[in-house]
Amino acid sequence: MHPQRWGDPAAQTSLPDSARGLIELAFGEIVERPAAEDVAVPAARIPDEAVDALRTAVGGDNVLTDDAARRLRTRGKSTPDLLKARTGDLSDAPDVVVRPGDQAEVEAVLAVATTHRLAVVPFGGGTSVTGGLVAAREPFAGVVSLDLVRMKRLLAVDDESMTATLEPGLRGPEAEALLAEHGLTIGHFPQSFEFASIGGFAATRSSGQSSAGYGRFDALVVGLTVVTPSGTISVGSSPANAAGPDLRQVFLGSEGTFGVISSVTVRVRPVPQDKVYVGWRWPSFAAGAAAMRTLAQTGLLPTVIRLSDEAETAINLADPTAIGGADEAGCLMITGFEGTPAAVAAKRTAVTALLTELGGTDVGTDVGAAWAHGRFNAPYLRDSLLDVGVLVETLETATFWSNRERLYADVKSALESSLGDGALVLCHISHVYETGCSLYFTVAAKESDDPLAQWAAAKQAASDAIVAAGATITHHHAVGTDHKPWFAQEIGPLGVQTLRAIKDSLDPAGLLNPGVLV
Ligand SMILES: Cc1cc2nc3c(=O)[nH]c(=O)nc-3n(C[C@H](O)[C@H](O)[C@H](O)COP(=O)(O)OP(=O)(O)OC[C@H]3O[C@@H](n4cnc5c(N)ncnc54)[C@H](O)[C@@H]3O)c2cc1C
Repeated sequence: MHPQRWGDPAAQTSLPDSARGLIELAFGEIVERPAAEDVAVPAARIPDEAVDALRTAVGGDNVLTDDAARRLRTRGKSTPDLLKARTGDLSDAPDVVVRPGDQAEVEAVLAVATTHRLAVVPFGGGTSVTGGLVAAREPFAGVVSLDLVRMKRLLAVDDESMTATLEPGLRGPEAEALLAEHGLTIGHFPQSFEFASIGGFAATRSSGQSSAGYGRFDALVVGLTVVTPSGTISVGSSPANAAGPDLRQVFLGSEGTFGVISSVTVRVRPVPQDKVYVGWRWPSFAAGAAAMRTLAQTGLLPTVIRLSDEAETAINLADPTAIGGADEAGCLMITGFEGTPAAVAAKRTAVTALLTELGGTDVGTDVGAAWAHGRFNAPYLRDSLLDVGVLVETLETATFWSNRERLYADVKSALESSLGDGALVLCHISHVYETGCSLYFTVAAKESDDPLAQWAAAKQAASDAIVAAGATITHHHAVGTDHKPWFAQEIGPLGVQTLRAIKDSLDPAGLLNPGVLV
């Protein structure tokens, strides 16, 4: 991963000339904002004897203290993270990077952390967008980035029960490649799929682009092993049970604050033989959303379903009229069908009949294939836009269907008011349930002299609007440090007290991800 940008350094692109013209049209004269080349990593502050003990725990080669290693594990990949990295602010750098090779070594590292009072930040793919990798430094003797990158084994496959047990450091493509050798897939494809890890998916309760067909990641997890400072715990020994509260749910979404997830058992499916993606045009966002609700409530959800509002449709399609008449391009919906040829054909036929009856227009598989082809590319564009002084960031929420219109209007208006004239606020429905859906907003605005403060104000306004509308502060990006104040409002003082009590039991010295979640 590039230390100041998204993704593979070899895949970086500069902004095409055609896009520069559009940007000048939308935001005025282009101001180049190159990232700082020379970046100083603050001196490490950790006692030598603690580093020596970490070397004993995992081997000297797996304790990294060099600037490059520490820089690569500084924060995640939100726009504020990137803005800070671009200006050379590495004040949140960990003091040391430790790479355990198995569960026993994770246990040994936590024992050293307890003895030497070190804060420990579990590090998966480093793609957090909510400040989940920024630990409070005080009152600890040092900050350890616990990079799970060496824990990459497929531990077990049960092809009768259709489950697989994986180590946490496997990146999305690595896990899929190992499972594909058995003809299996998890079916979890978030936009960060190429870099995010199995442990990270579980720790953040991630949701992928095929969630309508395969389910959210937390819904796929049947078991977990978690190493905590108080001991190691395994949960999930049956497909379902009534044995008290479900402890899996305590660890899913715990964002490294209760323990380090050292293995994850997930439900798996056969690799789909057929994949078809189809575009649909709707006269309005409301009409498309109503159709999604009908599909969900009649049990006819495709594997992928997403709907852009009018503004996002116009921006994302080079020629919006390609999906409609010249006067009104409307809103683009993508539907995707994956499975056996027979299952794909049957579902597609039923969905086509229902969407046609509801007023949608099938605009064909080319639009759907174009979406599928570019589904992981947008984050690279964000860096190219930051290079020319355009602030781009996303946020997401979810609510019940009956509250969708209000939430959409309130968050859009909060963002527009905060960012001012000329800002673009785009939205799509990214995940759909029988009872409601998630809304995913993207903003683009000309950067002010202080883009960090500019975004902080917009994010505050949007988050306040989300809470005021009774929606959740996060549908899938998690809480981290960024969402903490609104999360506390969402679950109330007793909710916070309950989570604190669990943390005090599992991590009495508060070493794990201090400052994150609660
Ligand atoms: C461009 C982009 C697109 C994204 N798209 C999506 C999307 O479509 N859907 C979605 O859900 N999210 C998305 N995200 C957010 C992010 O990718 C997810 O939160 C992802 O699950 C994080 O995984 P990771 O391995 O990178 O975790 P990290 O960023 O390394 O860590 C995230 C949090 O989990 C903790 N953690 C990591 N591994 C473990 C472990 N083994 N045990 C305990 N705690 C652990 C960390 O300490 C941290 O608090 C996106 C992010 C970016 C930058």
